[in-house]
Amino acid sequence: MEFPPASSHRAPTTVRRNPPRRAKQTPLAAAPDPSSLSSAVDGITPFPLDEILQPDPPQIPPPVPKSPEPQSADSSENLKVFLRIRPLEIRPRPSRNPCGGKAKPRGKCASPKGGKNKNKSSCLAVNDSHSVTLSAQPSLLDLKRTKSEVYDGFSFVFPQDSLQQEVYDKVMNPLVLDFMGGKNALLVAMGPTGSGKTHTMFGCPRDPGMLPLALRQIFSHATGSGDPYSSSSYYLSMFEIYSERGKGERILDLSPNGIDLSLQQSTIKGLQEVMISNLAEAESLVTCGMLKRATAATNSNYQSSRSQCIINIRAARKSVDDEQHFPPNNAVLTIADLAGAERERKTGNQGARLLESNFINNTSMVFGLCLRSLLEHQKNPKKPLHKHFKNSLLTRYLKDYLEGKKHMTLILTVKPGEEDYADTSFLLRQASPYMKIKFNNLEELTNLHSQKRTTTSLIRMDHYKRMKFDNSETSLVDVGKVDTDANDENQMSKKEVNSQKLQESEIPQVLNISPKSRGGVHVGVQCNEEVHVELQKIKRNEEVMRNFAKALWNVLKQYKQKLEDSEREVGNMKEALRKEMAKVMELNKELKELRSCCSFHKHPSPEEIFSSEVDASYEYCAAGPSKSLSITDDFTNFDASLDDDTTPEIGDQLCIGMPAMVLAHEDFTGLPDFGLETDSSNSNQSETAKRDSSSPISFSVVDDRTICSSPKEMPTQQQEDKKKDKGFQEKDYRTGDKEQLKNIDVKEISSPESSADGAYADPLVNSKQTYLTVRHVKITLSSSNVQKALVEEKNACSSQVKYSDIVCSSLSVNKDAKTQAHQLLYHRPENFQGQKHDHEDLQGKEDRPTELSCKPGPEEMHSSPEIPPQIHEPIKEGKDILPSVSQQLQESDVQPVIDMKTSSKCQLTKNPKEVKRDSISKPKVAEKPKRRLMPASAMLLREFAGLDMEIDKPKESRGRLNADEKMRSDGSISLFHLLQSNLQH
Ligand SMILES: Nc1ncnc2c1ncn2[C@@H]1O[C@H](COP(=O)(O)OP(=O)(O)OP(=O)(O)O)[C@@H](O)[C@H]1O
Repeated sequence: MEFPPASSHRAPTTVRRNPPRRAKQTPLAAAPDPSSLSSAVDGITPFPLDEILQPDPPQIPPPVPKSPEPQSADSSENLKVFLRIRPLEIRPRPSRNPCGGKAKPRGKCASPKGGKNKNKSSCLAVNDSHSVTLSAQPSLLDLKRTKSEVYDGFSFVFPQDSLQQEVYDKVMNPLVLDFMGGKNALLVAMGPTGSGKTHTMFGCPRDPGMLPLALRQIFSHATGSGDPYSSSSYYLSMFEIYSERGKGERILDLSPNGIDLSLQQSTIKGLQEVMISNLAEAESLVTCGMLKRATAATNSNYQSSRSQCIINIRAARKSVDDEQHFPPNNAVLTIADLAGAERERKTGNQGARLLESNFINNTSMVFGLCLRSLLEHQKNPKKPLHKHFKNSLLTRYLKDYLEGKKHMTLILTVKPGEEDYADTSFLLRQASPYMKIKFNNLEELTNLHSQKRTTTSLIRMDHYKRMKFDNSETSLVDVGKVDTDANDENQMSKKEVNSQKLQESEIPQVLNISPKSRGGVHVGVQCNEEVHVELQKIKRNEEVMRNFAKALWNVLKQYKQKLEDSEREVGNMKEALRKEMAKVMELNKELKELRSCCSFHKHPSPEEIFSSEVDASYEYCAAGPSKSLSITDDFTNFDASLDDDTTPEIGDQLCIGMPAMVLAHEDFTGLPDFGLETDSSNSNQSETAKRDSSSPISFSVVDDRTICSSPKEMPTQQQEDKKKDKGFQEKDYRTGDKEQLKNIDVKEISSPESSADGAYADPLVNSKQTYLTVRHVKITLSSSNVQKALVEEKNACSSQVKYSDIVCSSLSVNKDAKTQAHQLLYHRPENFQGQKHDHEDLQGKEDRPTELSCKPGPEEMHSSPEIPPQIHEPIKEGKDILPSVSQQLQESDVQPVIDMKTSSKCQLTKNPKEVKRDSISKPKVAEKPKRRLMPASAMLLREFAGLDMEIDKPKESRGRLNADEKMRSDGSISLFHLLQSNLQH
């Protein structure tokens, strides 16, 4: 049977399963028409009953249209799958023992059943050289449908009468040529038991198979001389993988004196390689190996192989000269004769045979799974390439082939008998998709790359040697050339020389040659252009990856450095934080102590007041009918101020509530002279108001919130130094009237930290000095002229003294504003006496003992419709507000209460422009004054001087002292004097 030459195979076609049956032939139709067949395929025709009842003999389906010739260019990339159909009838022929033993029948040809195959029909028809049609026996079907399967795309289909040589030419010859050209090759025979795998691979002496024919080809080339083939030696190794009674897989070396072996990775340790120098040696070796192979008789095969047999032929250069003259050839040609899958029902295996069948079928299944996984992985790279090869020794050994790294060729052997339909169908269904498997050219590239690298190394070594030789030679001959060569040599970096030396040392290992034979190496290998391009690409990619790795490494190093720096910073910050926390703890502790100290000053006992030389609460009660002047501290809640109910009025007693840290001192008796003026007409208060006017009042404003009061004399130099050590920065300001203020010494501590430094809180600095913290000052005045005077005086002193807050609670108009202001601000208590206040007419309250008036109160003022709106309007400058307000008041002849609560630096600062407009322009009259606690100092003074708080008294009786109170007050004052004298001493 002639087939067109299989120069290439066609693409695999879809296998159609259960195609519709053919239409009933018309009587006129002599032969089936393919077109009618196709139409029948597409149509649905009822199956004729008479045809079933009288079935025609099974007919081979008409040949399908020839598929286009397979591509020749890409065929090398695909897995080649050949199909060989065993003859349906095998004539019994004796098989001689290759080793010279007694002839032994082989296979079914020797079976007694062989004669029964005469009238058997085939289930497999060859359509063409690349496709077959498999048809089932109608009797085996369900009597309704004819089943035929077309398998297409084989590299070649060998019909039943194909000869071994034909098979060899198509299948094995290309592999042998590749092998002798330096490529690895693998031919695997697959098929059911008795299908002719062993016959195809090994054959018999009269009809040799692929291996003997390959050996013949190899050694036919090797007989020549001067060609690459004759310069190679070949080594043959055989082993089988078998399972003894199901106790796992074992490897047996089939070479003479072969033993059991083991598989490590993909290498069989201890496998003997027998060098074959001629064909006879090789055939003899193969025959002896075949005799050692495990075989057994089954119902399917008289001599069925019970193991997977693998034969390796490895090539190697005969000598070093051959290695130098020809490219290295370490290729291996592998032939694998797998044991055929068996069906228990057909083989009738039992016991050990059955266990062998399980092993054989399992190996076949694993082998198929590996190829299936490879195919699906190539179809969809997202699908992983399963490691099925691990499940058997055979697939582990053939791992590289089963992962597509090396080329492999399959030859399927089938039996065409009707009874073999199931086995054949199973095999074709399983193996036909393998035709789509593609092999990459990694193996070739790797081999060529290694060759190229070796060649490059040799070239470099040769170049280096030549340079050395040239240098030595020229050193003797031509001095000028020596310089040139020396320069050339110098141009070679030391590194390059070292690398060349290293390569030189590696060369013997790579080429397996002795160092002595390295001289005069000349390599004349011409690489394929495409391979060269591929190598360049790989080289470039390597370079890119190397640079990327270097850059990444540098970045990582930088990040590591930054991380270390950050960790160090974090450590430093933690240390600083610990220190700060310790400081905060100390400060908190100090604050706690200070608070406790303050609380001590809030509620001192009488003994503490008079026994302590540095600390006492101070309260000045202006003698005579006057309003209260309170200096309060916002952070002390004991300091009292006047609320709405106790809005000072004329005749009320002005009190200065000193918060904590006020040293009781006699000199503070003059402190109310800030803005107090008593009604001299009030004879009841004359005595109380009689204070020591000659006693100079000296006080210091430690900062804008602190007033420092000192006795007459200024601090000593030692005290000054001590204060400076404490952080004081004092500025002296002389404030006051020419006459009245000459004795007033105001000092300001410009540094706000001074107060935080405990300046005012440390009375031990100077026992004669008192530090007063002022947060809130309320000045209650009774006439607008006083207010005016206040403004004038404050403006005059604004560049010198800082006050925190000044609240003018009440104003009344006075004609002699300046005088009144001076008196109110700076007059001594005795000035209160006997002064006639002529604003009573304006007030219309003759019963008021003092001309200071605080009527109406803040709420009244706020709600009074008589208040000119200008009062509530914003005022640009603080120094303008009060005179204007005063003027307004004078014009409107009302007595407003202006509550000017400003921030510390808004009023009376060095620069009047700093006065904030809104702080003054928004009178606090809208705010309801809060009732505050009576100052502790007032309580104390009341306790010892018998002075009741004015706020607790009716307005009419305020400022008037009864005899007991006056006595107690005088007594307490004398006690203060006594204390002061003690302190001074
Ligand atoms: N193409 C063929 N031409 C002539 N005889 C053949 C052919 N193929 C197989 N035979 C014969 O068929 C018998 C069985 O063949 P073989 O032993 O090679 O089958 P097998 O596939 O190796 O079976 P197993 O897997 O059981 O080893 C042998 O006697 C062999 O001579």
